[in-house]
Amino acid sequence: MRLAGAALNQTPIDWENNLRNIREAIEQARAARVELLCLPELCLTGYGCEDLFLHDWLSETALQHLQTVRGYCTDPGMVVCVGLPVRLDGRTYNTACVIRNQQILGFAAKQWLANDGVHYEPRFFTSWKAGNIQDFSFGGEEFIIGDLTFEHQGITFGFEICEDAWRSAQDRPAGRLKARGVQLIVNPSASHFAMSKTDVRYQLVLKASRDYAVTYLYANLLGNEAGRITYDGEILIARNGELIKRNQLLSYKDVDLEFADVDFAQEPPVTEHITPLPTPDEYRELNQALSLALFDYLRKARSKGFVLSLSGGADSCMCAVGVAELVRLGVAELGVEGFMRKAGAYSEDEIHFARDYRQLPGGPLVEPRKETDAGRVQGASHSAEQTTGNEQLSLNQQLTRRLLTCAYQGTVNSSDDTYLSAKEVAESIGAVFFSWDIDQEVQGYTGKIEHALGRALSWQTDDLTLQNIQARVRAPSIWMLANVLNCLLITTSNRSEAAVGYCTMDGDTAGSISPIAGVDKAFVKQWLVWAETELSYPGLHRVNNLQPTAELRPLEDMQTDERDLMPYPLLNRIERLAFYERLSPQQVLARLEGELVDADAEQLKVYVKRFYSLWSRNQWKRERYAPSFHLDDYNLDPRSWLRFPILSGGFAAELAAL
Ligand SMILES: Nc1ncnc2c1ncn2[C@@H]1O[C@H](COP(=O)(O)OP(=O)(O)OC[C@H]2O[C@@H]([n+]3cccc(C(=O)O)c3)[C@H](O)[C@@H]2O)[C@@H](O)[C@H]1O
Ligand SMILES: Nc1ncnc2c1ncn2[C@@H]1O[C@H](COP(=O)(O)OP(=O)(O)OP(=O)(O)O)[C@@H](O)[C@H]1O
Ligand SMILES: NC(=O)CC[C@H](N)C(=O)O
Repeated sequence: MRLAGAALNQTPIDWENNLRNIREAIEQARAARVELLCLPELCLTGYGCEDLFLHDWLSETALQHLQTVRGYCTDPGMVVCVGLPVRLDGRTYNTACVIRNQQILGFAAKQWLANDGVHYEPRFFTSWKAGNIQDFSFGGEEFIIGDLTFEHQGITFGFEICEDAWRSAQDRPAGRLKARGVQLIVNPSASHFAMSKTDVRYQLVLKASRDYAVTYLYANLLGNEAGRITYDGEILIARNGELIKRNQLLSYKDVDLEFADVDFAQEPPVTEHITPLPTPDEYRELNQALSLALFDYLRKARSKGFVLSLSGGADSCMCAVGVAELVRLGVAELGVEGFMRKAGAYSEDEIHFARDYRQLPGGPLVEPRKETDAGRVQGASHSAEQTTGNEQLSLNQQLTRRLLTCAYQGTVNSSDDTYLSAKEVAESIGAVFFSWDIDQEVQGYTGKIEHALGRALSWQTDDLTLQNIQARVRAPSIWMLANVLNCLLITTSNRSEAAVGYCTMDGDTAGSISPIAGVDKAFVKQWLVWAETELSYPGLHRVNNLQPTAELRPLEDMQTDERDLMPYPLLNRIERLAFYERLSPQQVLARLEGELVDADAEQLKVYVKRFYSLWSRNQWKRERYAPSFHLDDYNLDPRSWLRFPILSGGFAAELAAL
């Protein structure tokens, strides 16, 4: 039997898009003579409809659209499994509908709901009780829903819907399905991307196929579906412990269909040893997920591009490279025209220029503006503009130039190093680069407050105030640029900063999308070193030799993040122990003492106390970050992975006891 899975890039309640992708997958499957096609979990509505799943009209509309999908399934030789919610008696069930030759054979319902990390399914859905089957009617027809098995061309199959497969052997449906004679388990999934997670999923599918001696067909959603979570579009087909098919992850396509043949007449031996996947390359995985997430966000928000306050430091440079990679990977997979059309951010004229460019290599897509200033003007009251001025921009650089506008916003505390780093990164990727200074605005606000208070502000008495005003003064102009260009403003916070609130609210946190807020600072720095050589961005050379610094205090103060806080690897370790492993402050300290035998015990205690008090004090800031992407196996976003009280005792007793 020819089995296929299709990863689909869906959007909540975008019926037109979702139906188009479902139809495309079915047509591709038909053309490939597929006999059983698995589409991802809840692909008809989108997985991320949130509380809409509690609305009667949503599942009614989904059932109406299912009639359209039924119309696509005209082939008696092909079964199609499509995911949608079904609401009965005020309860919503997460189902996979099985269709053959326009006939609905039944709705298999999910038995175990995902309720960890980024998943909150029990809020929306009711789990289906194993063994139960029920009738229901819709549109004058009778259907069956529940713990069903199906038969196609003599092969019996049943379902595990995503989380069903992540439960223990006693709980998950697989064992009961096997006892009912099932030869094939189909798993439609909405399994969020996290670095290295493919390995976990691979093991899960391969082991299930071995332990239950079945064929296992798995299909995941694809892309940044609803803003925060990205799906990698993984398709896996395995039999008796052997992998038959695995696809390239994180495609830019709307539909990624993979198929393979399984001869059910033969019964190959069950393989005890599961061949491991090569260790996933997390730098590359992150690159693909970040850039696809940005691409989908851009087009689904119907925006024209991104604006970025580019400091030349690690975080903002990583965000800039993320946009350049969005172009590089998108063009590589979709072709120039396909990429430009799908992005939705380019005009017809630009698409025409791009076509000509391919015939006339070296011709500029966008007329480069003249360079107006040879360098940054320290302390100058006027704004100075820098552009690349390079007429030999590659096509990808020119496409990036249309999507990304950056500005360096210097003060007297900024260094030439960061200015040059920002300029070199922007130029190397082709982004538009402006530079102006903000001292006048800083002085304007400071003067007003000094006048109102009747005293001068000084670094001795007003350190944080004088730091924060600089970060805040950068916000209005960069927002203005985002407004005028109809672009999304990227804010560059990383997870380590978010843990301790090392950011100025309404200053460097200003923005509408926060792509790297789920990634820790140590990883950001390592990733940039990798990207300089592996992705060939020589423009990153300077930033890779800089110490992370906010540059908010006078230069002679030699401010660095790690002097203000603590070494980043230690900060990340404390954060992970405290909020991933969920240890108490006492346990965290004990673990650190065990791991870092040469460290000064008193200093470790100071760092642990600092971490917890900054953590507690700054929950309100984490509540206010712009929407961020989930990329690592956990994040600190209170709207996705981690909830914590805004006001709390701040671990006072626990820290005092250390
Ligand atoms: N529980 C609570 N709920 C609501 N609001 C609360 C609050 N606790 C304090 N606040 C408010 O928070 C205000 C303080 O917050 P905020 O003004 O943001 O600033 P704050 O946290 O005092 O200081 C910002 C820190 O971030 C660092 N920083 C800033 C900018 C960039 C970078 C960089 O790495 O580039 C680093 C800077 O060095 C400093 O250590 C207080 O004035 C108070 O109004
Ligand atoms: N001189 C500057 N010009 C433009 N934007 C700036 C400047 N200084 C800070 N910013 C903005 O504030 C953000 C926060 O600064 P932060 O120091 O945390 O990050 P970074 O400078 O990118 O990296 P690093 O911490 O490694 O120096 C920057 O990413 C940038 O968006
Ligand atoms: N949609 C789901 O049921 C997802 C749950 C599963 N634990 C995963 O992360 O892949």
